[in-house]
Amino acid sequence: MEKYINKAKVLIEALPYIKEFNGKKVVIKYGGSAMVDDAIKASVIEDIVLMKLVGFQPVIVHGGGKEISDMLTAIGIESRFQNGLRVTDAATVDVVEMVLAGKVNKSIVQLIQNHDINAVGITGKDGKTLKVKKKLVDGEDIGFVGEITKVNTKLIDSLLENDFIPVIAPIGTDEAGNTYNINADYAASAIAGALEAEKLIFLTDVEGVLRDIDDKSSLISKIAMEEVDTLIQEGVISGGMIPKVECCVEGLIHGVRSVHILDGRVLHSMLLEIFTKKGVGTMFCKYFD
Ligand SMILES: Nc1ncnc2c1ncn2[C@@H]1O[C@H](COP(=O)(O)OP(=O)(O)O)[C@@H](O)[C@H]1O
Ligand SMILES: CC(=O)N[C@@H](CCC(=O)OP(=O)(O)O)C(=O)O
Repeated sequence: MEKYINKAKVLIEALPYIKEFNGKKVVIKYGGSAMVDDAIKASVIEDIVLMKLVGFQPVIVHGGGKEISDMLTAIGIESRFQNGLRVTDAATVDVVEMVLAGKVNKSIVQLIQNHDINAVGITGKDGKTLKVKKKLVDGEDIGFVGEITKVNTKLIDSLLENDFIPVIAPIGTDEAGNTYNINADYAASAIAGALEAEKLIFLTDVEGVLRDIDDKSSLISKIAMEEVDTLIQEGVISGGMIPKVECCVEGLIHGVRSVHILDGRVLHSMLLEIFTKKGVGTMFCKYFD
């Protein structure tokens, strides 16, 4: 009997959060390791399906950097990165579009639809959703890498109104119609800002932001925007975590209510974050409490 009562308690603990988020938009950046392991993939999709069924409006923005690199290797093109961004020449951008818009996007759509929930996969090209200009890295041209100049939410809004889960690949176009590769973290924060999302969640391959990268117990559970520069200058936040944290700040500046970095390797980490008092990972807030 006790077992059942405990189960009921878990459901009741979720009730205030279900009420709070009813009808609200939650943008999930899905990428990195959380996309590689099949069991984790299944758990991420279950979390998103559950969110949808209890009345949230989830929007997925996905990456697929590893899949792109694997395909490039298979056809004999070497991957090169500058400041964490892929150097993207004309041949590479074709592969990026094929892998992201084709294989990765459609596989996520199908995994959702296996739960009898409808999803639609788009790229930033569709409905002119993501407009970009060439992004320069330290003043240098690294090819068809896009910096988002405008998010047009019309297509995403109409998918949400019609009860579809939008699944968005980070590809955009410039004024001349050229195709650009966009880092998925930047795409997620720009989309969340434009949608005025309630929550923006980055799933990654660490527990959250750690004070000491070799010590899991040094997780920083809450970071105020104003602390970020110091944490970067002190070298606490480095490498791939820098753009991610910058995207968290961008999201808050553009009106997203709460932004989180979660461990995508932990089964059901999103549910734990959203539906329990304690939360997991690192939460970003505008000001110190
Ligand atoms: N303070 C920090 N806390 C956690 N991770 C950090 C920190 N500083 C640097 N990192 C690195 O950032 C990585 C996450 O960024 P990245 O690999 O770009 O993620 P993703 O592939 O999910 O987009 C971690 O695996 C870790 O190596
Ligand atoms: C410009 C740039 O670097 N684009 C990324 C797009 C995919 C991505 O961001 O994937 P993850 O989120 O899985 O890393 C790339 O080509 O790898």
